[in-house]
Amino acid sequence: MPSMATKDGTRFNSNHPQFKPKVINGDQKRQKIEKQRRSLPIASVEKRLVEEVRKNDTLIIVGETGSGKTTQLPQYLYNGGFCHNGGIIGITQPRRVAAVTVAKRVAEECGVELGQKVGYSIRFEDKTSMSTKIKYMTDGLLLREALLDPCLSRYSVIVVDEAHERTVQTDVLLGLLKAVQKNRSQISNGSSNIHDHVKKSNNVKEEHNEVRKSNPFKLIIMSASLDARGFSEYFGGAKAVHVLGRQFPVDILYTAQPETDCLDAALVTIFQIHLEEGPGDILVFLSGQEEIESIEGLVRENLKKLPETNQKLLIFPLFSSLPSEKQLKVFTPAPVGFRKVILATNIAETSVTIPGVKYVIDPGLVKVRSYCPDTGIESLIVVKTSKAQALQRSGRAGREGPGKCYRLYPESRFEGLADSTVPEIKRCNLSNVILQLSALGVDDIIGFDFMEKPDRMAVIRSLELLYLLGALTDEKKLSDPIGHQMARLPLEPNDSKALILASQFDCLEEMLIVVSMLSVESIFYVPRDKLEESRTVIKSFSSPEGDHVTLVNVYRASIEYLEKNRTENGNEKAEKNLRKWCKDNFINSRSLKHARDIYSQIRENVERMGLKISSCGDDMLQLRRCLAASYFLNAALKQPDGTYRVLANGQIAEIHPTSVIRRAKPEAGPSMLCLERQLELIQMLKLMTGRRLGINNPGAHIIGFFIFLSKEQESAQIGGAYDPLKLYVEHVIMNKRLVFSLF
Ligand SMILES: Nc1ncnc2c1ncn2[C@@H]1O[C@H](COP(=O)(O)OP(=O)(O)OP(=O)(O)O)[C@@H](O)[C@H]1O
Repeated sequence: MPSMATKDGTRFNSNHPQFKPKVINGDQKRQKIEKQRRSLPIASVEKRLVEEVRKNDTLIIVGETGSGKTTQLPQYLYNGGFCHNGGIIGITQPRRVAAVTVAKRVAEECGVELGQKVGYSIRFEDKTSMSTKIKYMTDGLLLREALLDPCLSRYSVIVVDEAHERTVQTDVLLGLLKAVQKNRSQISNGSSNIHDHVKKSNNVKEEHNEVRKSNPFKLIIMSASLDARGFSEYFGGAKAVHVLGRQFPVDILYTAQPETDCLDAALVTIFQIHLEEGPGDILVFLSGQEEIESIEGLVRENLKKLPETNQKLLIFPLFSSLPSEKQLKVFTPAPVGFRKVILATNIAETSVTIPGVKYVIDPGLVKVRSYCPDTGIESLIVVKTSKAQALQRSGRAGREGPGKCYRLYPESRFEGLADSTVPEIKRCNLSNVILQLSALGVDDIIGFDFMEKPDRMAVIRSLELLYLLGALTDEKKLSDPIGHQMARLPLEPNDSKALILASQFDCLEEMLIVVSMLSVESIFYVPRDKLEESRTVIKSFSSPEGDHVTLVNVYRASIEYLEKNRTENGNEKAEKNLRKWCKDNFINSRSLKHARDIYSQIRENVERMGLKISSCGDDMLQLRRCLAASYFLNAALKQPDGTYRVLANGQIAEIHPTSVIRRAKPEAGPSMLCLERQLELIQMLKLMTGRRLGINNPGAHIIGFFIFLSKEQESAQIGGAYDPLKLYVEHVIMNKRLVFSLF
């Protein structure tokens, strides 16, 4: 908890008696929860809903935000006997934070320990046990489970919650669930042969098969803002039911005129609410970490200017790369007399209830993935939200009492918004999806029963990448072992390939570091007022071998520091000292901590797969070669005018200004043909470029990877008011395009 300063300057924290939250005993709490449950709109239709699920194998449920769908329906089904044969009720969420917090709430409502009857499972974190009957999970997690058990035989019911979000995982899952349902009903009728096949290939426990035989598979699609007709058509005319009514009203307020500066408008609104409105926490939707951190700073600055009595505002950031324990802090109530302001990305948009939130500020923007099949570049762009998203956001207020939502745009703009968001499958790189579907035995991706077909060119490009990475055979089947191994790793295909290669070339230890460091937002933190100083310090980690090796240096230095400190001072103090060390070295400690967590998680994965983990010490040649062999599509050729041309697509590229290679200004080195792996690389490039661009120069000097600068980024850079590496990460999702030298 942050500490607060009193007028006389004494510092005390929230443990001070004055700031203790009101304590209520267990019985009171249970009674309060029971009363609250009974008052939810969904409670009045409990019996009817259970009946509808009994009668229909697929059911679509649409109900207002906060009506009780996510927390109550699974409990109704449990009480209605849907787990009697040992089956589990699985509920998928598009986001981790929702899966975790809703599971906690439902465990509390059921009066059980989390992980027993009610649990959750998200990537790298499983809080379930043999006795779990109600299981919340991310949609991606259920997809992974389907790899091991294609009939999802443990489940008697699957609820796909927040289906309106149409994440790529949701769409794949919908297609898969449709097939699972068909197979399971054939099994119950004794007319499918998938049962034996699954049993043989996946060692599915006999008891699960029993469950599958005796339990029909129920599928429920749920949301507050669903195009029920579209879903019903996709599921062969499935029945849709509407749960009417909401618990508390939410007042929607619009601005009179469009806002030119949304950040400023959000800031003004935060203070307007804080100073003029009654008690209640504020939830602000922002587009990303950078925006959140910048507004966090501005709120702090402005708060200091207020009289002491008005300074009781606690700020909580909430974005996906924040460590889980920090994310969950948002859900603890503010001490009495204080107001919380939560600065969140759209991870707080659906399913979550943040206790205390009464006011929502919605600038109406969201950052989404966008993919260009021609260049193969996937980027993050900021776009207007859809009506469905605006509805979800306002739904975060009014969960414990009446609320208010401040939309920072005029009502006329709301009317013009698209009803729903373009499905992610239409605007993302599909390699991972294809890999997962191939692992499930779906070879004909174009013919797969998607609710909406992805762009044909995007499918072809992704197939091409997987083929070139050696994950697919000529018959478009997963290759053995590479393709199967890649499908088991919860990473982008290039990263998975880099790890697999690194295990063969004795540098997996370092590749684990590279992949983890690339998975987080900018590692370096360059304050505007300390530009020169930070550059000098950061330079001490730089390697002429490139940015990837530089990241290895940072990671190794931090671990060395931490371990030395741990021996001397114990774990807690060592972690604290490490944060100071990060600050002194202009390293973003949040990002580094996140990278360490990812490192441990991926390490566990590769260990389980039996990959050999060894270190190459200080000789990074093999590491660079393995990177080249996995990222060869990013290879570019230096042009006589000094620019670079990406061989795979002819795009003109530039080395990012923060790259160590840019500073080292490498010249083209000797031919690479003498090296075995690099010969392979040249062959691959020839295959690509010879075909597409007519380049066929065996003596080509190839420099590793490039960070692409778009025109806007270049001009922003001339303005000089940003950390280019950060900007790059924000704008180009493929944060793998750091540069390394092959020479
Ligand atoms: N963690 C929590 N703490 C306090 N109250 C909660 C919590 N989670 C849920 N609730 C209460 O239960 C109500 C129903 O929540 P639930 O998530 O089931 O609604 P929903 O219909 O699924 O909404 P949405 O469509 O927004 O996800 C909330 O409005 C809130 O009053």
